[in-house]
Amino acid sequence: MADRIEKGGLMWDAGLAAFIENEAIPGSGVEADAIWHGMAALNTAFGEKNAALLAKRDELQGKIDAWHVEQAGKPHDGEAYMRFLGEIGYLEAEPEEVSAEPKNIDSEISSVAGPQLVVPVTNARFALNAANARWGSLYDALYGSDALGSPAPKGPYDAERGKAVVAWAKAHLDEVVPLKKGSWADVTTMAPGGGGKFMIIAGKHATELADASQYAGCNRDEKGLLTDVFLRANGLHIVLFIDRKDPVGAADPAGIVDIFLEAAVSTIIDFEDSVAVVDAEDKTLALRNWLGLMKGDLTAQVGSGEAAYTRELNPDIGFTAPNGLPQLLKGRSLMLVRNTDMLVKTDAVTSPEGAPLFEGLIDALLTALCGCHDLRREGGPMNSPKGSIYIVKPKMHGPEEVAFTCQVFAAVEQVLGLPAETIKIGIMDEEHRMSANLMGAVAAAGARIAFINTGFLDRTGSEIFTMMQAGPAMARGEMKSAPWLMAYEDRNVDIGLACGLKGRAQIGKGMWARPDDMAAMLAEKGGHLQAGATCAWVPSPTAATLHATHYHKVNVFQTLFDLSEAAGGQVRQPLSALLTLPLMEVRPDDAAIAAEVDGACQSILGYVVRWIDQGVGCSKVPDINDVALMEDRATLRISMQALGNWLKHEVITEDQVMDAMRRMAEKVDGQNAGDPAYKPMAPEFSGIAFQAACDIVFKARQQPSGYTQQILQQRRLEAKAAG
Ligand SMILES: CC(=O)SCCNC(=O)CCNC(=O)[C@H](O)C(C)(C)COP(=O)(O)OP(=O)(O)OC[C@H]1O[C@@H](n2cnc3c(N)ncnc32)[C@H](O)[C@@H]1OP(=O)(O)O
Ligand SMILES: O=CC(=O)O
Ligand SMILES: [Mg+2]
Repeated sequence: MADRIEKGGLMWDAGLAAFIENEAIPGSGVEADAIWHGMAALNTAFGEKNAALLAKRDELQGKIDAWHVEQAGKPHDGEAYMRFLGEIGYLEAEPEEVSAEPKNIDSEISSVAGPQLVVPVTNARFALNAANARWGSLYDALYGSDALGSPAPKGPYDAERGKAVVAWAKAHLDEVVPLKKGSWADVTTMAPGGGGKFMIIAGKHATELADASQYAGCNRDEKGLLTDVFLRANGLHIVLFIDRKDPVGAADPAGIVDIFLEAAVSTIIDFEDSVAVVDAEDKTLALRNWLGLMKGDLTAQVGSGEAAYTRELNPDIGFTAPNGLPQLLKGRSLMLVRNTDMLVKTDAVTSPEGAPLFEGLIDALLTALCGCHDLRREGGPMNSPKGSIYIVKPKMHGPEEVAFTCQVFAAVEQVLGLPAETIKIGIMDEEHRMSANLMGAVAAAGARIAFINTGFLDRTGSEIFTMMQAGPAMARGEMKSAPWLMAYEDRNVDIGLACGLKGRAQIGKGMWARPDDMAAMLAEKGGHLQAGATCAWVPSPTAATLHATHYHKVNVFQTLFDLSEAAGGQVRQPLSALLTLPLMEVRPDDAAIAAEVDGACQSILGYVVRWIDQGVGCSKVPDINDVALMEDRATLRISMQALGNWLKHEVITEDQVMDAMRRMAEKVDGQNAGDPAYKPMAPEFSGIAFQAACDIVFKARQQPSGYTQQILQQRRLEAKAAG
């Protein structure tokens, strides 16, 4: 074990302690002693309570399991089930009225609807890219992805594709920033006019914007020529860059060389399911990156040779508004930080006897300490001009755990000398008990609430785990349209509305998990807005830029108003719909079952092997048909619980799964053949990664709440120790 050092009565990893003393403390306005004693006080005040809340999860699940076992052989009785959940205290009494009134919320959370990007904190290059993904090139996103229906070209510039990109972009402008007459495709000249107007010549027409308020301002060069035109649609800015000397601009009638979109309005810097952080060394790297983002000085080297450059955080963007006054727009996404959940422990800090501490407590204190640099900075762009630190808390099980987390945050504020309620909470609505008690959870968050987002991936794993003893679950594919899932998504929006979140906090929707499938994302993800999401998750800056186009078309706040009016202010789907069990109705044929088993084993192995051997927490893993899917611990949890459930109910056998694991390990080895750092699993099948994947499948039901963390953490530590 690495060197340890006593601080405030706890034993700290020496490297982590040095990072705190030498990097995180200077300039934070906090004394190192406050951290050492504060951590000890947090552990004393909340360690046992944390453990008790985890024990309560297991106790409730034990009762649910026993109830299902008792009902075996009878048709499922939804009403009796709901009554039972009430009797055991799993379902809590819903508060009569909740009126969320969070204070000091930045507009990106309260009043601007837009894409929300997620990025693993441990990858500085990606994290910088994510913060800078506030703005993205529409031309690049269309040209460099399959958004227009064909794959990105590999070789030199493809002029035909370039034309298609420009045509798509201008048709989009016609739709979301229309002209009074004519089309953006015919625009040749633009000029700001008097009275805040923006004059345009489009073909034969001297025209202007149909809605003059969509013109936000412009920049000119030293000769007075227009260089940038700022437009806006539903609160998101669109910038036309004009440069007639550039080859693209010279070929364009209006001289437009590119169109930039305000894209990732907010970004979640993730310490949880997209990272493989297992010890103090990993935690220090993660915190160092987060600190750099909060101080504004994080950099990363990108590329090599002559193409190498240093990536930094972008500055704010300035222009002249129609009234002639200078205006600044943020150059960076509003950053939230997702902490670890309440389950995991780490030996980065231990008791004097060597007992690891709950990582969630450590994260709360240390990620907020880093956040102090933003709040107390003396110059440069602030992450939160409103003075808030946004912590996203995953995998909480209902109101009691939200209340607990808020108590932890209050104690952290005292340690750091922050005003009460500086730390806001983003509630991941992704556990069965959370969605069944969501209104109570929002009430428990009080003035801290910043969002309720549906994490449908974890939520699916949680669903299967919760009903594990009830019978075989439907296949993973069918789960996407299961009644519980529809009810869950609708209820999240309706409960958000009922609690007054509209215009105050985000009501968010989940991840687009096919990062290379941008055409489908363009076609489908607008549905999240129609369903009332004020933000929805995307896996990459390109996806953020393309998803931004949906927000140009839909005024989500109007949609929320309409949804609420249509439902008469009621929650549309009853709790009973949420509690509908996703039981298998008809057993699929053997071939379909075998395909399902192969698919689940392949995705487990493809993800786990990189987690264990390379410490990569989020991967683009080709599925069995070689379609690249984003896999993280939440998608792993689904495959794990799906197989665990079918094993339990003898839909499949252990031998069948083991055979699939071996065959799929060979397939995964083949898919990774081009990676020089990759260690094949076949033909020995004895490496730590393969064993970890087997544990994931065969120990699925024994894991607390069906989580994957403990197996992964233990096996990754083994792999690290083995070098
Ligand atoms: C259920 C849940 O909890 S979902 C939340 C967790 N999931 C996530 O956080 C997904 C985040 N996304 C990612 O990690 C990645 O996009 C992956 C793993 C899916 C794909 O990674 P890769 O295969 O390396 O992506 P790809 O090769 O297509 O693109 C890499 C480029 O895109 C950028 N990029 C990709 N994803 C991101 C991101 N999330 N944020 C910022 N930049 C990103 C990289 O910086 C890189 O550009 P660069 O070379 O200029 O630095
Ligand atoms: O965290 C997100 C999820 O879907 O799980
Ligand atoms: Mg999740």
